[in-house]
This record gives sequence, C-alpha cells and structure tokens, in this order.
Amino acid sequence: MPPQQLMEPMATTAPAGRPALTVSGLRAYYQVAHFGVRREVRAVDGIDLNVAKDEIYGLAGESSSGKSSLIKTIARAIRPPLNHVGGSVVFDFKGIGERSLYDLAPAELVAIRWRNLSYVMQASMSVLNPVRRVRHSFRDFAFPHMDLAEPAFWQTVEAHLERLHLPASVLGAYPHELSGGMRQRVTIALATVCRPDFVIMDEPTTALDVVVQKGVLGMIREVQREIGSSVLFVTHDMAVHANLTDRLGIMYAGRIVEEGRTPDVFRAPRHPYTRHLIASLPRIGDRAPKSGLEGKPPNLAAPPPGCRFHPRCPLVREICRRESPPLDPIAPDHRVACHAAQPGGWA
Ligand SMILES: Nc1ncnc2c1ncn2[C@@H]1O[C@H](COP(=O)(O)OP(=O)(O)OP(=O)(O)O)[C@@H](O)[C@H]1O
Repeated sequence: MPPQQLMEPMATTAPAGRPALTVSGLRAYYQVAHFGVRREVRAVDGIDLNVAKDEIYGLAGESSSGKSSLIKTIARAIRPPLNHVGGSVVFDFKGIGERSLYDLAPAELVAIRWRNLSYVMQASMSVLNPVRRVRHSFRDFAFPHMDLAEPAFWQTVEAHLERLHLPASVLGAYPHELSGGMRQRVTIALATVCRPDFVIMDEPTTALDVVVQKGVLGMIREVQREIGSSVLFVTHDMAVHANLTDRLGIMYAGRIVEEGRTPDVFRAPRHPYTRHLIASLPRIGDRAPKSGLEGKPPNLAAPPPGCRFHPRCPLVREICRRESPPLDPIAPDHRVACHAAQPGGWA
C-alpha cells in the first residue's frame, strides 16, 4: 500500500489521567546454553513506554528487533528460555485499578486475561481449534470470563459479531471453512467480546492480502472505538502503522530508538534508522532506486558497545561507539535515542 493512499491517522490528544499501560526499565533475555556455555540474548533490554487510554500504540522494527519478545513480556506470556530479568509492567484497568503484572499470583493473572487484557498472537488463527466449530472457541475462552448465563452469553456474542459485520453463522463453521480474512476477523471478535480494556495484537494482518488487510484494519479501529480499549499493535509494516496507529515506537536491537505521534514520526523522523524505514516505503511515481542499509542487525547475545545502531549508522561519530544514547525528548511527545538528533547534535 503506497503511503499516499492511506488514511491520515487520527490525531491523539494528550493522555488523560493515568496511562492504561506503564512499562518501566523492562528487560527479558533468552537464557540459553550451547555446549555448556551460557548465553543471554538481550531481546528486551531496557524498555520504557506508556500507552494512553483509548489509543492505538504501534510497535515497528525489522525482523529480530525484539517486537514479539517485548509484547509477550508485556503480556506476561513468556516461558523459558525467555525470562523476565527486570523492570515492571503496570496496567490501569477500568473498574479494578492498577495491576503490576509481575507481582500477580498466577490465579490473579488468569482472572484478568480475556476480561481485562487480551492478546491476539502472531499465529492467532491457531487459537481456533481446527477440528471444532468456532462456537466452541467462544465457549472455551470467553464464557468463563463473562458472568452470564448461556442464553445471555450467546446473545452477547451474536450482537458483538453483528457489530463487527460478521454473520452469526460463523459460529457453526469449522475454521477451515472460513477465508483467512474471515478467520482473522473471528479471532479479533473472540479477543474483544469480553470488552477488555487492553488488547495486544502481534502482526494480525501480515498473512492477509492488501484488500482483506484493509478491511481487518478498519475493523480493529472500529472495535477499539466501540469498546473504548487501548491497543498495542505490532507489525514490521510501516504502511499499516501509518494507516492505523496513533503513536509509534520504533524498535532496534531490543530497544526503542524513537517514539512519537505517528504523523510526526512519518513527517519528521529523527533517528537515522527510522529515516531509513520511512525512506524505503514505496511511493507513487517515485522511480528512484531505494538505497539499502549496510550491514545486519547485531547479534543480541553480544551487542555492540555504545549505540547499538552505530555499526550501520551513516551519521556515526566517536561518542556513538562509546556511549549508549538515552531515549530523550526532543519535542513534546517525541523521544529519540540518538546522539546526533539531540540538541547540539549533528543531525
Ligand atoms: N527461542 C529463542 N532462543 C534464543 N533467541 C531467540 C529465541 N527466540 C527469539 N530469539 C532472538 O530474540 C531476538 C528478538 O526476536 P523477536 O522474535 O522478538 O523479534 P521480532 O522483532 O518480533 O521479529 P519478527 O518480526 O521476525 O517476529 C532475535 O535476536 C531472535 O533471534
């Protein structure tokens, strides 16, 4: 999808009250052993971010930058070898207030899943059992969290499907009888039927063709407005971010290197890595060859000292090889981790 054809994202207002999600100093490493040698892959390495109530926050970055590891850690949906090694994840849920996820007992965690926090995973279609009709997935996952008798529960499910322009007949279908786009819509309906305050989505549209993708993105925006939830949305596809998200965090090598309101990041990217991501988007009528970025993302078991982007950075200077730049504000609602982009810098 060329960016010119995309809708202008909604402008966000400043977050009112406490954020829906506050992530502070979050670190999670894959702790693996190879022939007796222990290695730590620092996939999530010091993340600070907030998601406001009612906003869609996008997380972008190339493959292996740590996006999936980060959102699994935020959802506390991790298992070894990925371990939480530090930092906190605090949600402010409507009705029940603040919950620090890594301080919760397992039973408390189960109680907030689906009802307050739901997670559409990368291979999310697999949440629909291939050998059972769709209605069983709603019965198994949503019913236990809704405090409703069965007739009222099914009425609620059908009303939710209808709002999302899905016929109630999908409940009687097997997943393989639905198209990919339809299955993904059903998965999103399942993740939102309990009207959770917070929905985490990992690449929910990546496997879909552009036209179907557009429909599913429209549905995500619609359901987010309808139930008033906050969404943390992950994809490497910058065109999707331009179309959907209110704010955008760019990840590189386990860290956020730039964050701002999505239109600002697209209009005036400040980190050289973000500039590269945006410059490589196709544009109508632009026949100029796209220059690639030299080098590869670093090995997160032995990341380079200083700025992790420095071995590939066109603006690198001596300080970048020594000191890791903090993610500092450069304008209201705009933070960048780059020595060159800071006031007095050379970008
Ligand atoms: N099971 C594992 N053991 C060791 N390292 C892992 C494991 N899974 C992922 N990693 C490493 O963690 C880092 C982050 O990977 P992650 O999958 O979170 O990135 P991503 O940005 O979500 O990529 P993609 O878009 O391809 O899903 C990568 O360096 C990856 O090689």
